[in-house]
Amino acid sequence: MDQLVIEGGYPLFGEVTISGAKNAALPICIASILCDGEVQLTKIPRLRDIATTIKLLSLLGCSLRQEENRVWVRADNLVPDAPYDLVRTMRASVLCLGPLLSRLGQARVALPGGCAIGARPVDLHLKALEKMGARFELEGGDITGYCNRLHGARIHFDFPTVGGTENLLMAATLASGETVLENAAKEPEVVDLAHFLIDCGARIEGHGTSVIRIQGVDRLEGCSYEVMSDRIEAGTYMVAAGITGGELSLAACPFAELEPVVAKLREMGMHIQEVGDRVVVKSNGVLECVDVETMPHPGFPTDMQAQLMALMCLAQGSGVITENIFENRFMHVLELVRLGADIKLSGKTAHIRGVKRLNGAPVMASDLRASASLVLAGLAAKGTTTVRRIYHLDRGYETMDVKLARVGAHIRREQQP
Ligand SMILES: CC(=O)N[C@H]1[C@@H](OP(=O)(O)OP(=O)(O)OC[C@H]2O[C@@H](n3ccc(=O)[nH]c3=O)[C@H](O)[C@@H]2O)O[C@H](CO)[C@@H](O)[C@@H]1O
Ligand SMILES: C=C(OP(=O)(O)O)C(=O)O
Repeated sequence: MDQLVIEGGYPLFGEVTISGAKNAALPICIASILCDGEVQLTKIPRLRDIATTIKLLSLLGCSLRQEENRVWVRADNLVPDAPYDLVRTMRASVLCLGPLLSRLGQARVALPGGCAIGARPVDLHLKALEKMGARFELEGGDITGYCNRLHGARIHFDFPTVGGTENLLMAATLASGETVLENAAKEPEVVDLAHFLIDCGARIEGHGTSVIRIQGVDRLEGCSYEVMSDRIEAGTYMVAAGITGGELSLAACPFAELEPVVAKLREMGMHIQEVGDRVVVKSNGVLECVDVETMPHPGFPTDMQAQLMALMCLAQGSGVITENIFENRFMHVLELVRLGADIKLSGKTAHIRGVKRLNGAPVMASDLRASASLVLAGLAAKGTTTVRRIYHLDRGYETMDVKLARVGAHIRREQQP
């Protein structure tokens, strides 16, 4: 197991190229199951979750080839089983449920179980697929689903679930008739998935709004598709510039999709500007705390909550962060406190009072974005911070240590003793 050792206090300067989005690449890779013929995907980030997805697709009978950031998928000999050993390491595996049902009329996918940030049930996915004609049983920890051809339905989500919307969007492309998804998720990654499916021949309207209409077609063809850039990775590097008082130029930055994040960072006092095809982000080191609530898109993303908290730990004044999406997404708080942060937790709110400095310490990563927030805090802390259990970080950030070192961070990866 690896750990990161960071010597803090060095402002970051230079250019960072943003990778393809994990949360778009995962559903798009899985959506290849729906296609006849070959799918060619580019800008696929090299991450642990992508390696898991490739393993999953290959267990499901796909033939795959991967070269650097390209993946070719052919769903020639599909089988309906997604085993627990894989699903437990990556919750997004549950996204193969809709496509398998749609393509094969059956699916057996292990129930993912909870994770560090919350219980994360999939009841809304199942309820919606039932409306399209699927029947489910839970047996030995596996969800077993059956259907004849899925049929169109009007589905109203109780909550705009990202994964639920993606699962249903995929399932509906090959169903008979029209499916309407109401209170659908509007996240840019859902839109990217819809664009991919449309390129494969799907008939979809309204993606990016809360009502998505899908007219089922008989087959989808393979296509070539480039995955969108990762808005959460870009937001994380924006915070890296801010917390170290440096200046970063972000290439391939999905600026339009970052509006809620950019708005908060500007409110804190950061300078963020589009310059040609780059986004230049800087801070003179004096920032103010703000109040933030996480919300479904276009609200402030929960996946940036931990990173923003790290930034607020060193800003002036005090602010409140309210986490509305996941019931347990504050695992980073006690670790930030180990570095000297002043944070009081009360239910779903964290009260942060900025401190003059953080001091390096050994800390433990508990989930993906918590890990990122600890790395960010370590970049600004005085002395040495060791972030343990960074396999969480490797699940979702492409070579973060290498990218940071290139712009002046004193960071090294070593084996955890
Ligand atoms: C791979 C991927 O894209 N992951 C993202 C996706 O996760 P994910 O798709 O799991 O997130 P959802 O939008 O589905 O979940 C949001 C909330 O709804 C609840 N819920 C969800 C489904 C359901 O059937 N029942 C239910 O109660 C969840 O427990 C959670 O509290 O969107 C989240 C919210 O933007 C992000 O933080 C994750 O990074
Ligand atoms: C929570 C996240 O991912 P996942 O849904 O894959 O756990 C994330 O990307 O921050």
